Amino acid sequence: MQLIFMGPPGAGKGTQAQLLAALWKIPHISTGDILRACVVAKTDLGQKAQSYMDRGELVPDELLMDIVKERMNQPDASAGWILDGFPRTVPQAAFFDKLLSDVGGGASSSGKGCELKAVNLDVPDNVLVARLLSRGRQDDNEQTIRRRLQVYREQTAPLIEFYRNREQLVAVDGDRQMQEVTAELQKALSGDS
Ligand SMILES: Nc1ncnc2c1ncn2[C@@H]1O[C@H](COP(=O)(O)OP(=O)(O)OP(=O)(O)O)[C@@H](O)[C@H]1O
Ligand SMILES: Nc1ncnc2c1ncn2[C@@H]1O[C@H](COP(=O)(O)O)[C@@H](O)[C@H]1O
Repeated sequence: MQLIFMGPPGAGKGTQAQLLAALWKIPHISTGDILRACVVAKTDLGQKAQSYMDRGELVPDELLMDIVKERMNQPDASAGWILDGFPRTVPQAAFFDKLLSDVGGGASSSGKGCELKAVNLDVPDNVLVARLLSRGRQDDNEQTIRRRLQVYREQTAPLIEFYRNREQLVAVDGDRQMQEVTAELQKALSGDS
């Protein structure tokens, strides 16, 4: 199973990715979680990324490439993965394509019968804002949420067409009870493992 979780901030990507990854015994790889860990550890990358994250901007593409490559090449990613929050720009998607197709790019690129799917969770803006304000992460304040939604529309939403054109898009209504969304995802993705 090779899954990319897309959708705006607050759509439930992390919630659903974590549940399904546990169910399918594959890693849930969240670039947001990796970056937040780097910020806490005050690594070089964390220090460079923090101001972008605090403002609700995307961290520059070139800062994401190495961490994604390194994580995808870890042994636990050989049987599949759920990638949450990456790719988030067209250049990141192009980089990721190349990473998966590179000979010697690691077992995760072998695609042994597991075609890549990109899941989009669709949720209206007013619901997203309410969810994020009650989640209460450091970047879940009204001003940053508005900016993250705008950045999503400008830079990430174009990936929906990108994956639809390649017939890899799985679109799911995320504005339902969590269990209903999980059931719908399982149904939509069944036969894919
Ligand atoms: N179907 C749902 N119904 C109600 N609340 C939900 C649902 N799915 C997730 N939530 C809640 O909404 C908040 C955001 O969910 P989550 O962190 O999974 O979103 P996300 O898409 O990963 O967001 P981000 O991109 O900002 O990290 C969390 O508090 C979560 O518990
Ligand atoms: N793929 C990414 N490209 C650029 N910036 C990213 C990426 N993934 C995460 N970020 C930054 O981290 C925060 C939080 O991400 P979540 O996925 O919402 O946890 C995001 O606003 C970006 O600044």
